[in-house]
Amino acid sequence: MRLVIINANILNELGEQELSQITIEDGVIAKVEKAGQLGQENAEAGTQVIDAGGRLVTPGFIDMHVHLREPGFEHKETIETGSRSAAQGGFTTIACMPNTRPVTDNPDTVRFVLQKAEEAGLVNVLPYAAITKSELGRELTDFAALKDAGAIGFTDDGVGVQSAQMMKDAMRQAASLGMPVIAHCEDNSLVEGAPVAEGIFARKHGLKGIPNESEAIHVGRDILLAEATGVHYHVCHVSTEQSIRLIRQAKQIGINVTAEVCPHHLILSEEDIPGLDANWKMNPPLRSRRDVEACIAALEDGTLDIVVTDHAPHSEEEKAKGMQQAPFGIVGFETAFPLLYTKFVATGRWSLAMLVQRMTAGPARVFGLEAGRLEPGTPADLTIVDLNVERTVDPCVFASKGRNTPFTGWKLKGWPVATIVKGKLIWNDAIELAH
Ligand SMILES: NC(=O)N[C@@H](CC(=O)O)C(=O)O
Ligand SMILES: [Zn+2]
Ligand SMILES: [Zn+2]
Repeated sequence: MRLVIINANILNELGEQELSQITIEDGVIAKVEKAGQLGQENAEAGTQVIDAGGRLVTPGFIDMHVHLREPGFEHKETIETGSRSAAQGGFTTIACMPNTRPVTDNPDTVRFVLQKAEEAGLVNVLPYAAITKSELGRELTDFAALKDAGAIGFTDDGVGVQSAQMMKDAMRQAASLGMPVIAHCEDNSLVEGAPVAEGIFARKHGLKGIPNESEAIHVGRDILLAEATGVHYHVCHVSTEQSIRLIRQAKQIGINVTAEVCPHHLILSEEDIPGLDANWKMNPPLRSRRDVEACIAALEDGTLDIVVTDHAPHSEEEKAKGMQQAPFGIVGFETAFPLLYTKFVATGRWSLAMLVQRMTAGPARVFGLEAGRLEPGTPADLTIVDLNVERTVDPCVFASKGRNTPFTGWKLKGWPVATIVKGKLIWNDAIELAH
């Protein structure tokens, strides 16, 4: 089976757009050639042709931090609806967190997630497994068995591992298996029921505030433990200037640490929260403008390696409980690229190549995935993006079951229009199919 994408603008080594033609055979990239006209050899019967119409074609986006909610919270999202939402956001590979019910702390649940993802037949789904049983922080899971079942790393995302000894044991074990530890960094003793960050908004509304140190204390502790154990330590959703300072220093002295940041922590500060609307409540919380600037600079200089969405769907009833009671989390797949393109690339602060790198080759390198590059011999996971079309964010058209976003009504440019996984067009919004 051959698929040819013509009139594809791809980013060359210089980061410039170059009109190209991509030939895919049996789900694998076979050729990437300059010029966009359909060659004679491809005109033969049996070749499917997609005319990208001069739109940008990138390696499929990779999101290494998402919540698919199945098993256990299917009213929030399922592996199928989450995969569809990912595809609609241009993502072709996603790594899902284990804070399901049951928690993905046993090989059967890892296999269940993989099975459901295969049945959905959409994006590549990579499951993480929990560090501790039920994410309670008391007893380590069976790392070797979880790895054998297909888990790609260990994390208790949703909560921080409170005990340093537990974290050190986890890192030792993960290191011996060549697996990464992915950490949600949060010291509970400093948080205690606060729904938003310390700052102007919390004071104005008489709410308890989450201090920056609650994150950075774990980052600092874990960097020392990573140094001692030699594990690959990856920091989840970094949101503070202090964490960044620690990660930057750790990288300088050669400790094996990597880190991610979410679009909302690059764009919104606590001062932007319009009122007591829980669609602005997420963990980590929106911090100060100073923290936002530190996150942007750190993604630019490589201290923060990659962008992830932390796609965290919740039902409308749950989010209607108000700022104090509602669960933390916002959806992210379907707005991630347009948000970052509009805010940072269209404004001239970042190159398009930088943004694409942080969402493709970057995550592939950090997690050792065979993805993220438009090279012959690699799986044909591709995203077609229309950089010119402008649309208003409308949660009603999300493929996700979650509608919980603070970006409703934002006018954004740079929308993904088609997603290809292993040579199969799994989502298409705008491309005319020729034969
Ligand atoms: N980020 C969030 O605000 N919520 C996540 C948990 C998490 O990522 O820590 C969730 O599972 O809802
Ligand atoms: Zn988390
Ligand atoms: Zn998360």
